Amino acid sequence: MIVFPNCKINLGLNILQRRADGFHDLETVFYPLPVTDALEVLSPGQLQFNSTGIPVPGNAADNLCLKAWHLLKADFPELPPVNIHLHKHIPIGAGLGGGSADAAFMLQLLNNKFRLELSTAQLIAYAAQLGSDCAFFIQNRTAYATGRGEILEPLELNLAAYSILLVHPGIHVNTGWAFGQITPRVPALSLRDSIQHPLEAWKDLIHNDFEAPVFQAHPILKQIKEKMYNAGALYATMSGSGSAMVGIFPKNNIAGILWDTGYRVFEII
Ligand SMILES: C[C@](O)(CO)[C@H](O)COP(=O)(O)OP(=O)(O)OC[C@H]1O[C@@H](n2ccc(N)nc2=O)[C@H](O)[C@@H]1O
Ligand SMILES: Nc1ncnc2c1ncn2[C@@H]1O[C@H](COP(=O)(O)OP(=O)(O)OP(=O)(O)O)[C@@H](O)[C@H]1O
Repeated sequence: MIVFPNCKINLGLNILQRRADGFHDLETVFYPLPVTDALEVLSPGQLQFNSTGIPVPGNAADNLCLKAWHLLKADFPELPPVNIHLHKHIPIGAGLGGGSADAAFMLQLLNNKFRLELSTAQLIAYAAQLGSDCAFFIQNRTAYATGRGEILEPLELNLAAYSILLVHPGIHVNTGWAFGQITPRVPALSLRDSIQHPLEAWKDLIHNDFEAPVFQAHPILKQIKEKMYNAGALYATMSGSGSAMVGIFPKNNIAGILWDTGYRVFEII
């Protein structure tokens, strides 16, 4: 069985308060985009994991795909060992939630393949144990998120009338470090309200709290954002804790921007 975990972008990200458990309450809008990994699971087999494409940092044993299998195995002893192959295409440490998507798709794949009969709510609860971003990928539809990012309300927002540009300059931002740079604060205008304004107004209304510290550490990211606005973007932002930058342009109006050849650039037109 093969599935194609996709990435997400954050439209707005307000870090509201630090919690007793060390995490932060936040509000954000998750929007899914069709830049994908490929995840194949074969059985029967020995429990095995290998990956191709972009190298994943860390030990294979810590890969979120394996963690998803172990999480379900603890509650479903009959779950057989599987042979997992991940082809990594979504940039890593980019704020695109690629690892979280792999984990959530793995849970769903195992649920379907082995008929575990888990409900959506149960899958969301398992996903939230694997990462704050993971729960979103179970339903994988545009949502206003609160809590750690796992409390999701569906949001009617469709950007199909625009073209979206993703630029990843290859900088890996550690999410835990990024949260540590923030002084949390509740904004005067909730993202729940500001996201309802026309996209043309977002530039002045919708912010990502991670931009200030991450731009300070990596000034090139601010330049990418300015370059997007100079090229006609209606809205430009960093996604999550970075370093992927997002530009939303009038339909079919992305072409002609020149980027460093080392950057990875995705156009969703
Ligand atoms: C920045 C975002 O991508 C925005 O969508 C997410 O909040 C990050 O979600 P994620 O990568 O799934 O993060 P996790 O793997 O759960 O946590 C990584 C680290 O980020 C910090 N963290 C994460 C989420 C959160 N709401 N508060 C936090 O303080 C914690 O230090 C945690 O140890
Ligand atoms: N399948 C996986 N794909 C990518 N990273 C993984 C995976 N499994 C574990 N990881 C670990 O997670 C770290 C970052 O993952 P990910 O790509 O989801 O971060 P991100 O792009 O910053 O996303 P987020 O928005 O969730 O912070 C990597 O450094 C890696 O060590």
